[in-house]
Amino acid sequence: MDALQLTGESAWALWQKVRSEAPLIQCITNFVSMDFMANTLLAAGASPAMAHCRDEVQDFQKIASALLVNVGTLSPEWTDGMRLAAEAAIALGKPWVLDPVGAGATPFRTQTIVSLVNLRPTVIRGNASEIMAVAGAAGKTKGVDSTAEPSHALEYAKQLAKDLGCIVAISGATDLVTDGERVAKVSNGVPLLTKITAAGCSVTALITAFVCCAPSDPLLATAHALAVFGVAAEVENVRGPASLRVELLDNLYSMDKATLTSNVNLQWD
Ligand SMILES: Nc1ncnc2c1ncn2[C@@H]1O[C@H](COP(=O)(O)OP(=O)(O)O)[C@@H](O)[C@H]1O
Ligand SMILES: Cc1ncsc1CCOP(=O)(O)O
Ligand SMILES: [Mg+2]
Repeated sequence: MDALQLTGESAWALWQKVRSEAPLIQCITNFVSMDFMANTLLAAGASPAMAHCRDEVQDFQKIASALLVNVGTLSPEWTDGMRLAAEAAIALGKPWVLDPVGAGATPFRTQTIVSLVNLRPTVIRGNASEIMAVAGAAGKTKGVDSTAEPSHALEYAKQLAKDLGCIVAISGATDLVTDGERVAKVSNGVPLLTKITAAGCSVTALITAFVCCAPSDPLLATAHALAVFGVAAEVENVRGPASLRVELLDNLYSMDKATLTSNVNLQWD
């Protein structure tokens, strides 16, 4: 595969690599998202396994290609597993991606997320409120939903990315992905995605699969995963969230190159 670029052609090439390699993604995720996340990864061509028990996370990471950590339904026992799994991924040189669900909602959640962030994920993807909370900004999150726009969180995301040497992605109407210097904009998707629970969780898992297949360019791999997920959600005349959920999975399974490349909306900021 050629070096990635911020184009639909490049997004397609990387997606084909995901489909042909079918990387095993170890997911430590919340109860709400498990089904939709696993189905998203399967439909897109990756191989999901939900494995969170602290007694097996390290061994599991040995056989996986990457790790996704999502803090949506936290408990103290799970936080041990998250930390051990992240440390194993780091020791094994595998990418790991953090979804800081509900950062800022409660002190327990925020503190747990900060301790995971300090382990330096390859990518952090959250909505605008979550990214601001992770960066220590005073702001409000409405549980797991955002009360801010990605543009409000951009400077915080850039600082976070610089401080940690990682990629930070802020999702919303236009997703912003930064390494602290460059900012890629992804203007795909539909507002109805905010009415499907675990849409954000699932796109973070897809990011993990894409980064796993392009470890030397996590910024572009993240933007490409967001674009693919967004285009798959651009369904006309959909009845509502339940139908969109089904159509999205079918599109991830069957989308062709022409559909992807003619619909992606990727730009440098
Ligand atoms: N207003 C919108 N228009 C188009 N796509 C959106 C919109 N809001 C969110 N999305 C998309 O929905 C997915 C989930 O993002 P978001 O709702 O921000 O995450 P979360 O569910 O974690 O809060 C992302 O792919 C994002 O691009
Ligand atoms: C509703 C809910 N509560 C705890 S985790 C979760 C799912 C959140 O999913 P997303 O962040 O993708 O909307
Ligand atoms: Mg979320």
